[in-house]
Amino acid sequence: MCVESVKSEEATLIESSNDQLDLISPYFKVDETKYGGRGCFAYSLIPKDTVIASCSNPLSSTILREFKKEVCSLCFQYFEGKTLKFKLGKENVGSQFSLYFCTQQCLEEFQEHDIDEIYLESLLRVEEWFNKGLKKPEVELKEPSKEKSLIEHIKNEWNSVKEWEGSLERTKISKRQNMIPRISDSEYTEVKYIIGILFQYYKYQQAQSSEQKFLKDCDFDERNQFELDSFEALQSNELDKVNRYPYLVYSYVNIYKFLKLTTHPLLQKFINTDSIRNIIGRQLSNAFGVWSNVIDESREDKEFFGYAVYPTASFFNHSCDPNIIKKRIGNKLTFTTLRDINPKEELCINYGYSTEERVEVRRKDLKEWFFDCACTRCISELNQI
Ligand SMILES: C[S@@+](CC[C@H](N)C(=O)[O-])C[C@H]1O[C@@H](n2cnc3c(N)ncnc32)[C@H](O)[C@@H]1O
Repeated sequence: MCVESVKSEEATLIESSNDQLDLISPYFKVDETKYGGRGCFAYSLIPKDTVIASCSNPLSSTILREFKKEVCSLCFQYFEGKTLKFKLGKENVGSQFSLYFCTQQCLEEFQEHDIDEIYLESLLRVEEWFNKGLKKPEVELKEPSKEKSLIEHIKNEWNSVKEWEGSLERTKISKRQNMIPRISDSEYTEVKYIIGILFQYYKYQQAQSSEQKFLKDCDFDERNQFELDSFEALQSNELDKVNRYPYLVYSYVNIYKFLKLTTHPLLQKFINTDSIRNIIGRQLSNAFGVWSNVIDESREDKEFFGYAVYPTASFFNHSCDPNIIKKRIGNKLTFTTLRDINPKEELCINYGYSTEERVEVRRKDLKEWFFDCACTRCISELNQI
């Protein structure tokens, strides 16, 4: 099965197939579930405490603006609100808008995986234009009129972007900066995540077109290419999300305009309305939250720092009686069996909700993620009501 490819003026970038998903882990196969969509199924008996999958670093991640000085941009370390000492800036983008790291090692690792400081510069541009945008009036996101169907409304809004692009073309380059929209804090978070993905597309394309390895650590890059291929196979929940929160279509269009006007010239070829909508949509049900308390993510007092996308880990469905557990150490994720697993049994994590609640409450919480929980426990408890 071929999944959608990122359309760009230059190339159809990546195609992903189900065969690729078979290579994610020697322990399980990604296959169709009975209740719809795909899940991960054990090939054979797996003993308790087996690490069945691990992801060494995210394909892209983003930290909320309010935590940018306190949470390491690379490994997500947090020292109870202390400002981190290691910073990166760039003179031509405004060195005051730094990226922060917990150690020199993290800073160097970030630099090692950047190419010609394209990623750094792109992130610094977000800071710069976010700050400049604060001088512009805040735009209130309105609910769309009820006269048109939502689908029609979404279509119209994205079509209007084409007109906007026309007027952009007609505007002198020196005047285009005036068209950069103000973005909100949540749009800022989203924009940084999108830039991470655009940068991965760029690296991927560079690797395809170059015989030389462009970075020292080739394992990292092969892994990332694999993650990027898997990213293309993820489901998008853009329409579900906009259906629930119709005003978000304005926010997504705003994000698109901001990216179009501020992103590094070398990443521009990956920006079109389809690619940006797909990148946003795939994050909505596949990203992993980065929380303050990494040992026990079910704790109530944890803080939300941002999110990270690890595509090969995004095929695990949720269960209210999970048989695997996700652990985050720094920016690495591992998935470990909580009990012996039978051949063909589905491997499921807990998406982060209390499993102590009654079935109705659990299912209501999970609805936030656009699905009616069909895990074995919910089905069995629903049948008993
Ligand atoms: C991270 S993805 C998991 C992989 C996904 N099933 C797929 O085919 O790409 C999360 C999505 O999977 C589905 N899902 C996960 N757990 C589920 C469950 N317990 N019951 C029903 N659907 C579930 C929902 O559509 C959810 O938005």
